[in-house]
Order: sequence, then structure tokens, then C-alpha cells
Amino acid sequence: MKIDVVSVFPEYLQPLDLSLIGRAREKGLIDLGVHDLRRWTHDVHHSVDAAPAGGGAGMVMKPQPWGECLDELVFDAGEARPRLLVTSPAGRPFTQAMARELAAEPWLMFACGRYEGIDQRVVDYAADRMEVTEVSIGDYVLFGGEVAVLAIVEAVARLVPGVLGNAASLDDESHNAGLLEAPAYAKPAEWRGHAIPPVLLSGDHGKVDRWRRDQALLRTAAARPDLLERLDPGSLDQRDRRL
Ligand SMILES: NC(=O)c1ccno1
Repeated sequence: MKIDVVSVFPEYLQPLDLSLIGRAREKGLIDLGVHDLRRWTHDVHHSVDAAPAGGGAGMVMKPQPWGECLDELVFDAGEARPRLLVTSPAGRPFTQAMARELAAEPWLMFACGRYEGIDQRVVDYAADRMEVTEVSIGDYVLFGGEVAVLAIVEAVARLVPGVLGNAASLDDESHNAGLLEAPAYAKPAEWRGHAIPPVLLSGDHGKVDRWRRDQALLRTAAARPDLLERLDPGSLDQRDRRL
């Protein structure tokens, strides 16, 4: 998978050099390019913003640097086109299902907005030439899109085959099957007056699986009843329904 990120603060993306993503890049599973948008400015101040048309507070990212960035990274680079993700509080909510969707894409490009956002014409121009999705990691506003890109890239990259050492660990994760995952424990069996639930030490894998399923349903009902409402009733067995 090829991933490009365009930002006026490329150093924000340095955490992508670490840990599993760093190793995935070394293994060639992910080809990550981080680009400074100011590379496509031509004034002495390398300015990327301008006053909003129609007035109002703040500044807007002007279209010219983005246009020339897309020219160099995409249009002049060949026939292939990335799926462009513009991180914004006005975007489509990012979910695990969307992470799976994006993990199947051969090329993702992320545009990190700053200030009051990117001139809409950049999004419209790009959308005439490639798939563009405005995406949000939550109903709140950040200083810029970089933090959202870090979250999205991590959620997507871990789904790329070979990135996670043990792909089986994806199976019971929260949101993978529409439920939150069961609570996790590790020895010692007793810690500051709190014990590991005895079933987890029983060695009975059938009982352990059942206990975890029950806990996942109870945890989801308590923290995210909205997920239960969206669950496919066919995925619940008789015991699930009795909980
Ligand atoms: N909520 C978000 O994804 C976001 C991106 C930039 N600012 O907020």
C-alpha cells in the first residue's frame, strides 16, 4: 500500500516512523511519503493561506499550492490515481468498517487541512479526477488534520496483511464484529485485592470463549447500546439473546 500525506507540519507525522508502522515500511508493506505543502509555494514567506472570501475569522488554505502539489504527486506522475482523504470535522465519521475499506485501497493520499480549512475548489477539482472522501475522527475540532491522519493511518495500516505479527488478534477486537471486546487480564492471578475471573484460569477454552462473548455483549450494552441496535440479529445465538 502506498500512502502520501501532505501537511504544513510534516514533523507531526514522525510517529509513523515508529513501531509496527515503521517496521511495515522497512518490510515494504507500506510505502509512506510525507510532503511539506510549502514545497509548492513561490513567495518568500512560503504562504499557504489567505483571508476567507466573504470575510469572517481565521484564514483559509489557498488552492494554488494544493493544485501544484497534486500536479507533481499525482497528475504528472502517471495514470494511477490515489483515493484522496481530506481530514475535517465536517467529514464522514471514520469507523473500523471504513478502516477496512481503506485498507483495500492500493494508494491513499491524505490532505491535512489547517486554519479554517482548505479552499473548497481544491476538493471539487480533485473530485473530478479521483475519489475524494472528507473524513472525521470525531465530532470535535483539532488545530489541523495531522492528528486525525495519524489515527486513520494507524487504524488502516494494522489491517494491511503482514503488518500485524498475529493476524488472529484482529478477530475479537472491538468493532470487528460489531461488538466491543471483552476485558483483558494477565497474571498475577491476584493484584491489589482484584482477582482474574477464575474462568480465565480454568483451561476450559469453551467456557473462556463463552465468558468473553458474554462480557463483550454486556460491555457493548453498557457503553455502546447503539452498536447493539445495529447488530445483525442473525449473529446472536439463543444464549446471547438471554443476556
Ligand atoms: N474531527 C476531525 O477529524 C478533525 C480534523 C481536523 N479537525 O478536526
